[in-house]
Amino acid sequence: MSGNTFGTLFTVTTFGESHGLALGAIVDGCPPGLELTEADLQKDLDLRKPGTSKHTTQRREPDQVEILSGVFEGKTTGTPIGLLIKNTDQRSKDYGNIEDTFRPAHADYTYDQKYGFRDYRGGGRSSARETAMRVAAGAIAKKYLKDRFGIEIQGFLSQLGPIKLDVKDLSQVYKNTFFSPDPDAIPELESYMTALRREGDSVGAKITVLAKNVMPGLGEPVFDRLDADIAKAMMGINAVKGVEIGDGFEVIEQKGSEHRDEITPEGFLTNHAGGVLGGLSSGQDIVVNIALKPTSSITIPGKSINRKGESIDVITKGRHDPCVGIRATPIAEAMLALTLIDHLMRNRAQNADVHCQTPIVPAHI
Ligand SMILES: C=C(O[C@@H]1CC(C(=O)O)=C[C@@H](OP(=O)(O)O)[C@H]1O)C(=O)O
Repeated sequence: MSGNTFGTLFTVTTFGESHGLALGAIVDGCPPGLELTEADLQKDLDLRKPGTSKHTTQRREPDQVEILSGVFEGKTTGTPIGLLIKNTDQRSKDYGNIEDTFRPAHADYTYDQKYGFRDYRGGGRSSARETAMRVAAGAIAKKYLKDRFGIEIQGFLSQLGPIKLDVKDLSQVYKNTFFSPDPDAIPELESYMTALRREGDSVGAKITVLAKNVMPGLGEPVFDRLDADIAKAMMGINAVKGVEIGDGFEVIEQKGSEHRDEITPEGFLTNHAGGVLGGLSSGQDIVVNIALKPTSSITIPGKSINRKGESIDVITKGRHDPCVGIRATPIAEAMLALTLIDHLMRNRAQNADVHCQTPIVPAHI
C-alpha cells in the first residue's frame, strides 16, 4: 500500500493531481441498494469547490462529478463505484518558479526528498485539490449513514484566526461561504479576510464536526479505536495540525469528577468524552475539533533554498486560499462519514448477532 487508500471494508482509493487531467476515486465495499445519483455527490462538492468567494482561491473549477460504475437504475450494485472529476482551470505557468525552489511550510521540500522529483504544478498530488474526491466519496457514506441509520453529520467553522464563533444557528452553516454557525459574525469575518488578503498573508482555523445518532459500539480496540481512526482520518486532510475528540486538550486541567459523563436511565448528563469511551462510540454525539494551519502559499517573500541547496527568497504566485480552513468543513464531514461507515461495516461483520441486555441510554437528557 502506498497511502492512497482509506478504510478496511468500505474503502476509498483516490488518484489525480491538481494540474493533471482529472481527479478520480474508486469506492469499494458500498452496500447494494442505496439510491444514488450524481446530484447527491454534487451537493457537497459544490460546497467545497474553489472560486465561489473572494476569500478563497480564484481558480474556477465546476468540480462536475461523473459516476462511472457501480450504480444501475439509480441504485448502488455493491460493485466498485468509479468517480471522476475533470480538471478544467489549470494555470501551470504560475508555478514556473516553484519547479526548482521550495515554498517554506509546503510539501515541496519533503516530496522532493522522498521521491527525488515532483509534479510541482499546483502542488501536484499534495494539493488540497485532492480533497474533492474525499468529499465525493464521503457524500456516498453520508447518504448511507443517514438513509439506513439516521446518522447525521454536521460541521462548521468554529474559529478563524483570532475570531471565535458562537453556535447560534446551525441551519445557516451551508448558507454562507464561511460555514459560520453565527450569521452575525460574517461582517467581522469578511473584514478580517479582506485585510489579510491585502497583506498577502494567510491564517489558520478551527473546524468542528459532529455526528448524531451513532449507535454504541463502533470502533475496534485496541489499535483501531474509533477515536484513533477519526484522528487518522482528520490528520490526513491537508493542513491539519491538531485533532481533538470531545474536550480534547482541556482535559489536562479537569478533575475526574468534572470530566466524567454521568449516566442516568434518561440519558447522559454531559458529553466531555465527545461520544467515544474506550475507543468505542457511546451513542452520544461524536464531537471532533480540528486545527488547520495557515496556508503556506503566501505572497510575502520568505527564505528558502533551491534544489541545489542555495539560499533564495521565495515569492509565491498563483491563486491560493488565504485560509484553507474556510473550505474545510465539507472535507472534515466527509472524513468523519468515511470513518463511521467503515466501522459500521466492521462492527456488522463481527458483532451482528451480539445482544447486550443493558438498554441503550439516550445521548442526553
Ligand atoms: C484548486 C483547488 O485549490 C488549490 C489548492 C492549492 C494547494 O496547493 O493546496 C493550490 C491552488 O491551486 P492552483 O494554483 O492550481 O489554483 C488552489 O487553487 C481546489 O481546492 O480545488
